Amino acid sequence: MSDYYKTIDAPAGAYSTHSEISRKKHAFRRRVLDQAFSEASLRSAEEFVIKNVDALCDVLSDSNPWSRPRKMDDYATYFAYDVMGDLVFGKPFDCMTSAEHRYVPKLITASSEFLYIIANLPLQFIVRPIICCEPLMHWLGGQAARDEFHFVAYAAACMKERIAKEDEKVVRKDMMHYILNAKDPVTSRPFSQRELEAETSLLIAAGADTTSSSLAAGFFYLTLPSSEPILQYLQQQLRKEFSDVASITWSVVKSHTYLRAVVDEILRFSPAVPSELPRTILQKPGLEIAGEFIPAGTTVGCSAYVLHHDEEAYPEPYTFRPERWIPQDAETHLAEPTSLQDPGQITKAREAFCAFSLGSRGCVGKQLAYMELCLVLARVLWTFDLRRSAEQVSIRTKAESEKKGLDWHEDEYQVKDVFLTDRGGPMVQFRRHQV
Ligand code: HEM
Repeated sequence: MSDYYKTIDAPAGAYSTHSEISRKKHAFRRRVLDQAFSEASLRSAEEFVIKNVDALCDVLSDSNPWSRPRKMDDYATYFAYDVMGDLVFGKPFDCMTSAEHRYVPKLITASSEFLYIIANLPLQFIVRPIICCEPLMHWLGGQAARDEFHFVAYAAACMKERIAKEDEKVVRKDMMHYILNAKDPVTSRPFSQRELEAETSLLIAAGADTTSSSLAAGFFYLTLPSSEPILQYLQQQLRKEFSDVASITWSVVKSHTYLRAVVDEILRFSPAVPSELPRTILQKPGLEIAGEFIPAGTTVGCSAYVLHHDEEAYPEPYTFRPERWIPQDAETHLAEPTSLQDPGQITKAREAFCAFSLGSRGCVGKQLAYMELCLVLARVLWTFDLRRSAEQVSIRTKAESEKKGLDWHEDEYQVKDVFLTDRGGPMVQFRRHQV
């Protein structure tokens, strides 16, 4: 882990699992989170994910046959944020139906952008003490710094409220239950107040922003004109396999070959954490990477976005093609089975896939993310017909991209890399499917 991580939680005043650089301390934190994301916890999380998917379906529909255009980056954000409220704090945020907490996801994006820039500045040891100083940063850092401190304060308030509930002996073991009851194996002390706050900020941001970015990208790719056969095929399969929406559960959809291929293709094309994850080489005198000797002390990293668009692993990388994840011998009933992959190509694709990163620092919420994405897509696509609205919004236009010298791919969901992503749209209309 590079010193970059020391900076990203500096305003919270303590490291979280994500920013803890010490291997030993991270291993302890990670064991605590692993409990919160165990198979049993995931099973009990499903009812809350489904409750929120149902709420999403309710807000997407309209009295008219076709709904008003829905701005899907917003709805995806409300959904993912509400799930995190239920799972982390045992408290519904109700963003889908009420505006009260809707400002918070915006603070997360602003804070992420602010810290992404700050943490990449040289002379971090000078920068870090400055960004911890709230009054100074209010004046020096402008709105972005104020948003960061606002978010830290919000997370602290959620945590305070949750601690009070722990005293009331709540029955359900939400994620905070494991964190509040953990004790450091060396010092036997529980998490400090600051550590609890840093962990809270992490869980809200890491859990909500990533899933919602992937979901919004999913609605973009599935409503591309060129994706019509993909959408049709997936909807036909889902409607054939499930006689009602209630029977669409995680235990069934988790092994749905085509749905999983669609989700993996969304995560490949538009990874929710697109940037390089900086790592400092500790091994002395250094390491050979891709045939080049890199000395110890150097910070290296490779962006998931770049790997996911490597033509060798993913031919035609700017084409949305779920079939690239399905082996030729799979039992699917695709119209064009020839577009399925040979096993060698699939191995290459899987090896290069790193949307959740890899190893001991890889995403602890990966299974939860797959559960959320599969259940939302399956239930929404089963319930509704959908189409792109004529009017679209996006974070940037073709002209703006060209002006900045950025590559432009017509069928790509536009995001801005802020370590997480900033994004806009797509605008989609929904109509309840009539049997
Ligand atoms: C599509 C959804 C998701 C994607 C693409 C994703 C991606 C990632 C990536 C790339 C990392 C490594 C970051 C780094 O090394 O700097 C990470 C870490 C992490 N993610 Fe996720 N994530 C997703 C969903 C979730 C969810 C739903 C949660 C639940 C709260 C979550 C919690 C975490 C945590 C706590 C870490 C830090 C783990 C550690 O350092 O040990 N993520 N995620």
